[in-house]
Amino acid sequence: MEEIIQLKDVSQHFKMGDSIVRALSHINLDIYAKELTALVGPSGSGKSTLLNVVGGLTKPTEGEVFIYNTNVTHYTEDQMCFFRRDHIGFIFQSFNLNSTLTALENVTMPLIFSRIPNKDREKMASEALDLVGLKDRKDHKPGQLSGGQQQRVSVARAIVNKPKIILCDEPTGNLDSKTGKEILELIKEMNRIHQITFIIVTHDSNVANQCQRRIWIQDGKICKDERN
Ligand SMILES: Nc1ncnc2c1ncn2[C@@H]1O[C@H](COP(=O)(O)OP(=O)(O)OP(=O)(O)O)[C@@H](O)[C@H]1O
Repeated sequence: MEEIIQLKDVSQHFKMGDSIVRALSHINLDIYAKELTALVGPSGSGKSTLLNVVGGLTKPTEGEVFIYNTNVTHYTEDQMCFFRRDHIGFIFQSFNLNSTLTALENVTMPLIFSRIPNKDREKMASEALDLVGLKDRKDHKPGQLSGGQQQRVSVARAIVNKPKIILCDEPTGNLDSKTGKEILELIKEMNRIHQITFIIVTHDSNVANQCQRRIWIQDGKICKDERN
């Protein structure tokens, strides 16, 4: 199995006034390409912090992060932005869509940042929306879509640049169980057909159990690592 992400002795501390919150402590972790990996654990255990460190949204206090064997730990913010743009997609619990833009325009946003020529953007965004089953909703704004449809738009936005890694923070957390299952099926399809590596932070044991690998975090440490 090919390691696509490696964390070497990663710790993350936050200073809060006079005290220090040790969100992650000495994490060593390899994430394998094309796998669905779930990060599970109690609230406050460090799951989102770990995801943010992998995505370069938070710089670790100690340790190193390798993605595609590239040490990205000391990348500047700009370098990390470009790296993320080309390699990493994100899906959030609260969708994080721009409410003033249509579904198509939301999905087009990463392509503008990637300097994809104007003439190609709409076609690519439109194809991504087709893939997530929103052929008929391209001109709708987020407020005119159901929660599940909004999350489909964020899946389309995450895949439109064809990244090989997608990081999901509670992707089904704001959805009822039926819609959550549909979004999970979509994620599994993207994993299977497009060979995308997913890391999914989840509280939902149904989501975790359908991932090939489950990593339990407690008090900022990995306490169990299990695969099917
Ligand atoms: N920016 C920050 N500043 C200070 N403390 C932080 C910051 N981000 C996270 N923490 C703290 O780090 C710890 C881990 O937080 P994190 O959000 O990673 O947990 P989590 O497992 O994702 O929790 P949840 O399941 O509730 O989302 C918590 O104690 C949290 O309060």
